[in-house]
Amino acid sequence: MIEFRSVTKQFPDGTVAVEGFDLVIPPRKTTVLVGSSGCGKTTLLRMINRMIDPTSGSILIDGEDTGGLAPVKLRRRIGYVMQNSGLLPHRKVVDNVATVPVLNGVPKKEARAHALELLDTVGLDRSLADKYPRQLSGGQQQRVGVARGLAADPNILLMDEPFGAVDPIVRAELQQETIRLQEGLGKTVVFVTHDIDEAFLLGHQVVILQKGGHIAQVGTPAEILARPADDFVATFIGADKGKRVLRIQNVDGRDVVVDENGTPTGVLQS
Ligand SMILES: Nc1ncnc2c1ncn2[C@@H]1O[C@H](COP(=O)(O)OP(=O)(O)OP(=O)(O)O)[C@@H](O)[C@H]1O
Repeated sequence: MIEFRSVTKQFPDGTVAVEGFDLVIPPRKTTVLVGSSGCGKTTLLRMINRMIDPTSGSILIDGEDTGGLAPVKLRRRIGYVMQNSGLLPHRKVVDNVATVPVLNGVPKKEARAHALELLDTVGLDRSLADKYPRQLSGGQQQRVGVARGLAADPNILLMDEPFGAVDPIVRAELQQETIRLQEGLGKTVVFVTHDIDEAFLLGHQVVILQKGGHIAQVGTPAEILARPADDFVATFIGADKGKRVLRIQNVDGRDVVVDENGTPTGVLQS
């Protein structure tokens, strides 16, 4: 479990990116932080692994205040996947994936063998292992980024707009893969996006943010769709335009989203 307690971040230039933020992120589920550009999503995510330190307040992981932990050590046990994969261009795919375990002291041979297994996990052919990132497509690079994020077998995986730069078809594939991975591996995933459809698809818990990291609404997709907290949320999720799904139907214990014609458009995460 990750807990934000009254967290504020003010940057040296005076910008208050996040103010008085409270949130409990449950373990082994996906929590999505969603909101417009500049509302504080990345700042919130990076405070979890102390790439950014809060100005005040605290962040606890399984009850332990991260403020008292060494940032480098903390970062090595939290996976991080960013937009444009962040791969090291001059290192082969397999070495990109093995970087963190090697830094953690795992012998190189062992780390490389595990990296090959991780390529399988994220649906990449092992023949790509000896290629360089530039020799891969954008979608493949993102998969390598996910494999690298998983390499140290972290309980927590932070994902910052990881699929923002790939085309819609590849993006849909990567989204399904993320759901499959999260379910299979039972990681606590914290995912940042500005895309509400992506948020509803991936999130067990969705947090809709306004400027300053203020929470407009937090809940399951079904709860938010059924009862938007206010006009801001209604507008943000598109409920006011009638373009958003109108009903949620429970079928065999799963919440199925049904469009205005009664056609199922997807299943919500339970
Ligand atoms: N290092 C910094 N110094 C000063 N201000 C910053 C810094 N980093 C972020 N900010 C500001 O803090 C606010 C929140 O930024 P943040 O990157 O967390 O937003 P975001 O929701 O992730 O946005 P985006 O979707 O555009 O990435 C913005 O106003 C941004 O300009």
